[in-house]
Amino acid sequence: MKPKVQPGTRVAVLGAGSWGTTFAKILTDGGADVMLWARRPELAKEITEGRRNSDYLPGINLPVGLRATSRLDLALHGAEQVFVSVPSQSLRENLVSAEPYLASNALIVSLMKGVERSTGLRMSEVIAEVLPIDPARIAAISGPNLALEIAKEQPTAAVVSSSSLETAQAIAMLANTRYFRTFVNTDVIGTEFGGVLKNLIAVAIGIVDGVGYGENTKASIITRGLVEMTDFAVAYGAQPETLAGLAGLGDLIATCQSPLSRNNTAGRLLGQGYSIADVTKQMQQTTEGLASVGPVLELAKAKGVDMPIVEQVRQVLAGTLHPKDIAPHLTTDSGEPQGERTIDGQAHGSRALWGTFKRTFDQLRHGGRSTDGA
Ligand SMILES: NC(=O)C1=CN([C@@H]2O[C@H](COP(=O)(O)OP(=O)(O)OC[C@H]3O[C@@H](n4cnc5c(N)ncnc54)[C@H](O)[C@@H]3O)[C@@H](O)[C@H]2O)C=CC1
Ligand SMILES: O=C(CO)COP(=O)(O)O
Repeated sequence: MKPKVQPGTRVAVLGAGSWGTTFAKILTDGGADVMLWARRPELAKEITEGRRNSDYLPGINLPVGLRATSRLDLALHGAEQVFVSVPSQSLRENLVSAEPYLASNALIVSLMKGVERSTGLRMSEVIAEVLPIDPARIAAISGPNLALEIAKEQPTAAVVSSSSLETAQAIAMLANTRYFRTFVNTDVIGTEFGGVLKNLIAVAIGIVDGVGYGENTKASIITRGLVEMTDFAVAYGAQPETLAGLAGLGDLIATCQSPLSRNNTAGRLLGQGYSIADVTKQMQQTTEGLASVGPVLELAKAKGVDMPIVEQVRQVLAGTLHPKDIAPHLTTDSGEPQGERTIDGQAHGSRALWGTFKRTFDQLRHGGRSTDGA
């Protein structure tokens, strides 16, 4: 049986950047009683009293009823669901600070799209490692969710993923409003890796955009990028369907197409010839892809997964590959043409992806639901 939404359910959102603030708006508009935690007291005051977050969401009026505080204890007091949206590299330290104030039965939801650089762990894995809680109470949300578009109430969708369907449904019921539709799945690995990996492909797209290459190059990278994403995620136990859904293909399209994407923007600056040091200085907001390249390539190596596009992004970041030389494929050592590992090719993930597409098309032909459907 599906859980009912309890109006006024107490929830907390940790992190008052662009996504945390937007997500707090979604939850408030959906009827929850939301307390947003901002590190800086002056930002908490601007949000509560001025109903603005001018640095991160310029021009957006925040809903009446959304309150913010710089005190973690107040933010977490009585919160039944806790949504976390801080930079991935700071998650562990923030969880340690939050732990004493967490309700014993709270659900913990990651809104983040990075991996921890020092361990290669996904965000839900870091949560499970730091907090003494049942993994069934941990969830992740991902999808084509550019914060500023959603803050303007432009409609979109996302996936709430938890090993417990009941947990995913309870969260999806609350994080659901006129302009934000949530689906559920139980593939946490695929959902989280979709968000991490599309960032890296978006950096590659930004690079070729910065160089001045056109749509053929970008379409090739997006297509080959999806194959890399799927191969990688499937090797780690993801369902290929997830990569063909909102948290994979959906987010890949949004992030690769939009100048709002920070990963895309960082790539564009690299393609225009700025060094990684300059780019890092210029980026005012969290750019998860830059920190994920190294750990993702190490994880890929451990499973023997080939990721030529991500490898080339690493080389551009390291200054060992000129941005204009980035290509949607690498030649073999012998220089001989390679067979295209595509939907009918040899790679495990790619074959699985084709199976997914075929099932989805068959379902659509017969009026079925999409792969993200509950
Ligand atoms: N902005 C977007 O469109 C979306 C972002 N995300 C993900 O959400 C996560 C957060 O990103 P954004 O809100 O976009 O970043 P942001 O750069 O807009 O905001 C980050 C917030 O975290 C705070 N912060 C920085 N260092 C911190 C630390 N050590 N401890 C606690 N807080 C710290 C900043 O002051 C800021 O309030 C990322 O993993 C990102 O990939 C996911 C979907 C959409
Ligand atoms: O995840 C996002 C959109 O779904 C936001 O992408 P960026 O972090 O590149 O801005």
